[in-house]
Amino acid sequence: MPQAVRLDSVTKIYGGAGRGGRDVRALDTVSVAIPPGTFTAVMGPSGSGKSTFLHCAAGLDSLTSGACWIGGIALGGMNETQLTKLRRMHVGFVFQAYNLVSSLTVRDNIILPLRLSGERVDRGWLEEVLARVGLTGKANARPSQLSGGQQQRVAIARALITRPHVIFGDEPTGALDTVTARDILTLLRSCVDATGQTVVMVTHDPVAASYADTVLFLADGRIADRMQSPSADRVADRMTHLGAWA
Ligand SMILES: Nc1ncnc2c1ncn2[C@@H]1O[C@H](COP(=O)(O)OP(=O)(O)OP(=O)(O)O)[C@@H](O)[C@H]1O
Repeated sequence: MPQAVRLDSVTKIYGGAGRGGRDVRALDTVSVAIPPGTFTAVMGPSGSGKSTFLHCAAGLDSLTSGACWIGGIALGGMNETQLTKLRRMHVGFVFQAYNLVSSLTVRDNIILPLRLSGERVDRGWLEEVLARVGLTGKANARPSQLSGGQQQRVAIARALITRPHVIFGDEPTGALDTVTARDILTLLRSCVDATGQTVVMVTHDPVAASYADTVLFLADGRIADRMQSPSADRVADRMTHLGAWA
């Protein structure tokens, strides 16, 4: 089986973006292979390249050099239309801001990726997804009628509806209170354990990272360390040594 996500010697340089118009090497020859059915957290100090890593891995940003694959599909050489199609069908996104369409119902928000790519909606699967995220009975509600945690559940359902190879999260619990954040992390964990999705999540929060199987620590655009079966304390300790909270 192919890796869910693979980066091979990926470098991303933002031209002239640094002090004095210098180039910024946001990612520096990063290689990583993320197996299917695993949960990976990406951590590191501010500016270490976490968002760039996520954007490059998800095909949202072009690479300066190197190569990326999602579910064994090479992103290199694809034009923007092909990349959009690949993202719609094989990648789910969950952001800190839920990015729901306020004028659409919960149901219509969830099935939006299918509508955009002209795919049929499987009603049974939609009901199952609603049940999995704990929103049975809320299909006709509008986002404004839901709590923040419930809105994030809609975003996760929308990410699951296409049965993607991988779900990318960018601080998905960043806007939530501690208790609600734990519910959402438990839900992401169950996506991995119950149905073998792959989750890759950027976070600043050691507790959030402790839900993952593996933590990748970025520093200056490189993978500085990785940790298996992390605990919040060990992650916090490692972050302190990276100078993240100096
Ligand atoms: N679009 C861009 N144009 C120019 N420079 C950029 C761009 N995006 C990121 N950078 C630079 O690349 C480096 C890595 O940024 P990135 O956003 O990936 O870091 P991060 O670890 O996600 O940071 P944070 O935790 O603060 O969100 C930084 O120096 C940043 O200023």
